[in-house]
Amino acid sequence: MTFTRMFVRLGSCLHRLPKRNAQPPALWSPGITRGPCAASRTQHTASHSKSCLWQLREDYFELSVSGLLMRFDYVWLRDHCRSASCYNTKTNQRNLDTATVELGIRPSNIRVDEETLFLTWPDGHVTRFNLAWLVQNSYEGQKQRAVQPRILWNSEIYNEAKVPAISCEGFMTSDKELKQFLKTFLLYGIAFVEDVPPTLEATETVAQRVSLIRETMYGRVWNFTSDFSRGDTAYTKLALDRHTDTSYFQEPCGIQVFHCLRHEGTGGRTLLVDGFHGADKVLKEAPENFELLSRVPIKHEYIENVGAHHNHMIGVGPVLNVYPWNNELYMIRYNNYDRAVINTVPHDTVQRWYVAHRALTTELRKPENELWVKLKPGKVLFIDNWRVLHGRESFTGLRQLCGCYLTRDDVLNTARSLGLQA
Ligand SMILES: C[N+](C)(C)CCCC[C@H](N)C(=O)O
Ligand SMILES: O=C(O)CCC(=O)C(=O)O
Ligand SMILES: [Fe+2]
Repeated sequence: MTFTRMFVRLGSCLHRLPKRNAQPPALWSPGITRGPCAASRTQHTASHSKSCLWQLREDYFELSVSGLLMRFDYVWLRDHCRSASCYNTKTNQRNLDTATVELGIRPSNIRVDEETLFLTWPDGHVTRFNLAWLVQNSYEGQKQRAVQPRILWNSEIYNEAKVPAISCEGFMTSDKELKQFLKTFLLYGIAFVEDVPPTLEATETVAQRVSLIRETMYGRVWNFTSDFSRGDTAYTKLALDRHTDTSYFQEPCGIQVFHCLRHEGTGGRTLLVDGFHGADKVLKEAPENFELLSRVPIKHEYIENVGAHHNHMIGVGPVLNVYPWNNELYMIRYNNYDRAVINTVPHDTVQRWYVAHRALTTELRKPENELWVKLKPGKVLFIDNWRVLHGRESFTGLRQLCGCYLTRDDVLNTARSLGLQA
């Protein structure tokens, strides 16, 4: 059995390690059980019933815990040392100057006991890793889990979920209620707070319970009506098809808050569509369409010259934004009104992009995916603008909508500080 194929049975044995290219058999100190791999694989630790196996490869350390096979580069292991001199546990910051680590570094000794991996480096420095920490922080571990657990919905799924209503009083005073609200928001990408006083000030207070407000060229907390005061169709009585806002920002606004303070007239219902549900259907039906939408950069643009307002915003990015390590969708940028000239891709890709975009649009327009709500004074709606599309029905009469955008980082920050995964 050669060194590189051999799994070492978990134990508190100390091994002397070779220099790069050294002869493998000399590695093993006497007394190590070198049974067949199959036998080693069934080894269980005493403290948790996990089986743990490891071996030193030429360029990386291989560790298998409870069936998860992980690979750690030696320079990574040195760089992530959590000893007092390498890492400040008070501030959670790295002390170690990574530039001083030799890129071809290898440990001179390795030992694994039931819970810990011990590495001794050539200069004598000792690094300890808790095995559970390695599982949690390995690439392979990350690849397997979603950054953000979600429930993808169509109108039936959402309505049947019977999401509990959160009242303003509880939301403002109890962290438990705020946590429940955020949990719902993270799962579905929309959440409501009820019984809010129908004022701009109360809306601002409710928004600030969750996050910092993201000021934009529309203002901090806005209150708009169909008065053509800005160069955008939002400021009319026209119907607006489903879209995400601020697609023309390099970082589109993370969350949108709406509170209808007044409507004396007809129509004006709000449309909500789970963009991730639609994208997931595209992925399942034609992965090449999903892939194209996640790869082709598309420009969105906002040009305004109305009264004193002069703005020119440009945002470039794919319609579907995915994490490269697990292909998880984290942002959809979908606004056909604000989509700019496509001049970032060659003509043969353009045709395929339109096909893919049509497939997504068809999915997003299916009536069963539409959730229609009539916003009333007192009911504040939070929308995850990176996931859920909104639109509106045309309307008559005076309609006043107030709200704001929130900084996404701060919403997630609040959620994490309450113990939620975000
Ligand atoms: C919400 N508020 C009325 C302030 C702005 C509306 C922005 C509308 C723009 N077409 C977009 O989709 O980004
Ligand atoms: O008027 C509405 O209900 C929403 C308009 C809109 O899309 C927006 O303000 O972003
Ligand atoms: Fe909008």
